[in-house]
Amino acid sequence: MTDGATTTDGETRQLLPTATPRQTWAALRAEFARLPALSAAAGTLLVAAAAAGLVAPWVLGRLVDDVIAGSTTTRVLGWAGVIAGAALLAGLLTAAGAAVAARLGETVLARLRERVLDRALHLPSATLERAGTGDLVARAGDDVAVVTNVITTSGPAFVGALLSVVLTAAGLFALDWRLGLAGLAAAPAYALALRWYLARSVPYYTRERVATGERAQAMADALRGAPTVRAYRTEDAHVARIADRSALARDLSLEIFNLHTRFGLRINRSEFVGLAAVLLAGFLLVRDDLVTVGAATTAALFFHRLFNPVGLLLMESDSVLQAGASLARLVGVSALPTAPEARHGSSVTIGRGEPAALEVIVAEHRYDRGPVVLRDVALRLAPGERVALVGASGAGKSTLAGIVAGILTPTTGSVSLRGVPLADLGEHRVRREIALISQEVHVFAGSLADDLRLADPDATDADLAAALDRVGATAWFRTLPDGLATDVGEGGRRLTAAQAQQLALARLLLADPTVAVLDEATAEAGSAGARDLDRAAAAATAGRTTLIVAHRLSQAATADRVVVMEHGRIAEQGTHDQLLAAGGRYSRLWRSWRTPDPVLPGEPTGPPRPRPSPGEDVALPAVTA
Ligand SMILES: Nc1ncnc2c1ncn2[C@@H]1O[C@H](COP(=O)(O)OP(=O)(O)OP(=O)(O)O)[C@@H](O)[C@H]1O
Repeated sequence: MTDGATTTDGETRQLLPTATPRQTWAALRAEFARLPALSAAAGTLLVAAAAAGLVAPWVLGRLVDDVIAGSTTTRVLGWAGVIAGAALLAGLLTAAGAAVAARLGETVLARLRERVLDRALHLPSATLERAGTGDLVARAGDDVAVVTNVITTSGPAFVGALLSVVLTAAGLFALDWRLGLAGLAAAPAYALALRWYLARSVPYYTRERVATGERAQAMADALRGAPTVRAYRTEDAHVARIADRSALARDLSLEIFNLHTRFGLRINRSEFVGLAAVLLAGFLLVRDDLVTVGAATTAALFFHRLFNPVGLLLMESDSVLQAGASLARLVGVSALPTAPEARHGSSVTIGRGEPAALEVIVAEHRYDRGPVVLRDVALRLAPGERVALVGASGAGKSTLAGIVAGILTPTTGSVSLRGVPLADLGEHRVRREIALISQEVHVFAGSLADDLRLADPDATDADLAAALDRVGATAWFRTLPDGLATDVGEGGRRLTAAQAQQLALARLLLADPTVAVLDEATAEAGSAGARDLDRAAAAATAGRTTLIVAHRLSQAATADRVVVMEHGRIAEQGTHDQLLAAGGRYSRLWRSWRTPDPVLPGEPTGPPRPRPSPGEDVALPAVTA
């Protein structure tokens, strides 16, 4: 039950699962069953509203028969009163039914949304890594929006219309089965009209969504980059681009309007076919004395009553189908199992504060069905040892760091902490014991204190301040207007990349993991910021078994051991001094990084200066600013 998506390079990636129609229905039924009173109330009101709508045509038929039989004015007025009463009742029941159904739908959707979010946040890291966050964000955002839209706008009316059609068709057959069959003559015409419409509407809507998305993107681009737009005087070009995208979106909207009109004509044609068939059948049946004129009148009115609900069902069919598809994607995530817990984790103690050995053996690792990116890697980090990973961009450093952190599972191989495979520790314990600081640090919207307490909810304000001080954040954090209560992240104070990195290191201190994996590449090598961050990282990882992806070689020079990676393998390893003395890859990397002033780290002779090395086949690792 997984679906695939074709990436730009033509490769098919396994995304998150999508539920089958049967599973989707089962999940919906289970949700409705959890709200028995609301479900029963919505069902009863909607059925009663549809049934009340049948009263007027039926009474009109009786009226016709009574008039033919020479009825009194009082009787006719009595029937008129019944019609008025039934219409009022139908209106009230419809309004109440729609309100209760919308409430039911909203409640079910809210529960589903919560479960999707819960499952998404508890997904095993490997699944999340494989699926990518884009798919999850699309499901939690776009899919929820599509379903919400249908549930709050057309959903109750759609269900009401469906019930009306079923009850009216039953009423038609109850009058006389031949009248019922005559009404069914319209069905093929309706089916053809619907097929015609769906074949065209879905591609149109897809194109419209793309076009409106591009228009929004063009506007957002221009507004976000307003200073640059002005600096280069490209206002006209941007306005022209937005106008171009708007024109495309407008043309598509007009075409969709046109499509609806043409669909409406086809629906009218089907209505004509059905009504003509019912009238003809009624005429023949009355002529042969098989039904009364009143019954034939009721049949024609019943069929006429179908126009609106059938039209609504057909017109809304595409959005309901789309909502069904979105619902299946939501149910797919909500039905995912949570992260596997320890198999025999209880026998493993979490020795917080106690350095532990970590061993990784990767015979082979590849992403999905891609090429091998790691091969024959065997690495043991001794308790408390600080190991730096060095190598050219694409050598496999981040992949190995992800495997060590338990975010990625090696295709063939294993990772164990204190001799216990990570798989046996369980996701939750792995996360408590091994912390990863990746290249993209996320600052959550909220107060600085909340952001830090993600790592340790029980930390006091003094603990938080101490952690920030230890990673060298004192200078900026002490000047914040509201101190730890200052809002940061989206909508709050924006932190620089280096400050966000310090925040991540402070979180690491508070989380107090046994093993720290650092894959940060924030500051430009040689800058004062880089030295501050190196010091902060050293403080945060002191006493922990640490693997650090050394985007700046100053990080490697202070490590206990340096491991040089090349094309997915370990090319050489040793201490900084040993590797320099060996004169291999590391020493060439180091020389090219330090040239023209190869001063050893720690010496107060100025910051190391990175320098491109023409002719050298060892590229410096990429630095993300
Ligand atoms: N999520 C992914 N899906 C597919 N291939 C990937 C993925 N992440 C990395 N790779 C590939 O794996 C190989 C190793 O990449 P990795 O990021 O581990 O190298 P790196 O040494 O950390 O490079 P950098 O210093 O640029 O971050 C590269 O060929 C890369 O294209």
